[in-house]
Amino acid sequence: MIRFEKVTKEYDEETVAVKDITFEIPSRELTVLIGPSGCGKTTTLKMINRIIRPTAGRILIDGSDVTEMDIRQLRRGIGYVIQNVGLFPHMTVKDNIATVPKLLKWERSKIDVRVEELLQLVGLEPKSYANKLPKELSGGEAQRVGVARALAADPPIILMDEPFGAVDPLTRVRLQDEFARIQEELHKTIVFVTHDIDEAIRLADKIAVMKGGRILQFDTPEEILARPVEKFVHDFMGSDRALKRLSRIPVLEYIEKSETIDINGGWEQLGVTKEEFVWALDDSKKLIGWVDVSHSSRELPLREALTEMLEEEILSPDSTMKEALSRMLESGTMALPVVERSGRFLGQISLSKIQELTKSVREEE
Ligand SMILES: Nc1ncnc2c1ncn2[C@@H]1O[C@H](COP(=O)(O)OP(=O)(O)OP(=O)(O)O)[C@@H](O)[C@H]1O
Repeated sequence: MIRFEKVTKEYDEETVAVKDITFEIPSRELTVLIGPSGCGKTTTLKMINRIIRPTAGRILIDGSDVTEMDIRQLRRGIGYVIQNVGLFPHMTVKDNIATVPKLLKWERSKIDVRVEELLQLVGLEPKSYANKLPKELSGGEAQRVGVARALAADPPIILMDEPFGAVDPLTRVRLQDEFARIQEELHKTIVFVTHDIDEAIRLADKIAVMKGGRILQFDTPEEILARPVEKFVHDFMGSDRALKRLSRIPVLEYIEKSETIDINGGWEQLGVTKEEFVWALDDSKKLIGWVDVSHSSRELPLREALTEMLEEEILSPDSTMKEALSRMLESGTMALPVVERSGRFLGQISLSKIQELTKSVREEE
C-alpha cells in the first residue's frame, strides 16, 4: 500500500502543485490519477519514486517513509513508464529491457530468459524484435517495450505517466486491452496518470479525480460514475455517464432466464406462450438460433422457422452491458443471447434490463 499523509508540494509561493492530500493507494490494484492539465497528477506520481520531494507530509510504502529509504533500493522496487517511452536510442530492444537486470548483475542466461518472456508478455515476437533499435519500432511497439522494461526486474509497484498518450486512438485501445490482460495476470500495484476518462474507466480499480492540487473524489469507477460528489466531477465524467457506467458492468450479473426450444423436437414443446420468439438449442444445449413464434405457422416444421444467429449478435459472459446495448442497436433486436465459449447457452440480456440500469443512474442524480 502507498499512503499519502498530508502531502503538499510547493514549487514556489505561487505554484502549490499538490495541496495537503491524504489517501491510500491499495496494493495489487490499478489506481488512476485523473484531472485537467496542471492539477498535480504528475507531481503526485513523481513524489512516489522521489523524482520530486514533497514540501510537507509523508509518503509511506508498506509503512516505510520514501524519503528515508535508500534511493536505489526504492527505485528498484518501482517500474516507471512515461509517454514517448524514453527508450535508449542506441540500444537494442533486448538491451533496453535488460537495463535494470544488468544493473542488478543478473546472470546473462537469466536475463535472456527474462527478456524473451517479457517480449512474449507484451505481444512482441522475441525473434523479430529483440535486436531491433527503437527507431525501427512503431509508436505502439515502442510503448510495449517501455512496459516490458518497467516490468523487467519484477518490481511490485509500477508508475505510469500517460503511457499510451502518444499513440493513435486505435492502437491506444489495443494497448489498453493488452495491458489490462497483463495486469490481470501480474496484479502489480500500479499508479497510472491520464487525462483520458475512457482510459481511466477501462483500466482503473480506483480513480482519484484531482483538481487544483487536491483530490476531489477517490473511489471505484462505478461509484464515481453513479455518485459524483460535486459538479466538477459530474461534468468531468461527461454527459454520457450512464453509458460509461454500462461499460463497467459485465453481462454475467444480469443474465435473464428465457424460453428455449429444442430444434430437433416439434412445436408441441412450446404450448401456450406469451413470447414472440424463443431461442433454439440443439441436443447439447448449444445455441443454434431463434424461432419467431408469433409470425410462424405451426403447421410447418420447426426448423423452417429458425433464424441462425450472426456471430456479432452473440454475447459472451465477459461482454459488458455497453457492448450488449451497442449490438442491440446495430442488430435492431430487443434481446441478445449469452453463450459460453463452449457454445452452451446461458440466457439472455434484454433491452429493458439495460433501461432499468440507466434509469437507476438518472434517479440517483
Ligand atoms: N518543476 C516545476 N517548477 C515549477 N512549477 C511546476 C514544475 N512542475 C510542475 N509545475 C506546476 O505545478 C502544477 C502541477 O503540475 P503537474 O505536472 O503535476 O500537473 P499535471 O496534472 O500532471 O498536468 P498535465 O496533465 O498537463 O501533465 C502546474 O501548475 C505546473 O505548472
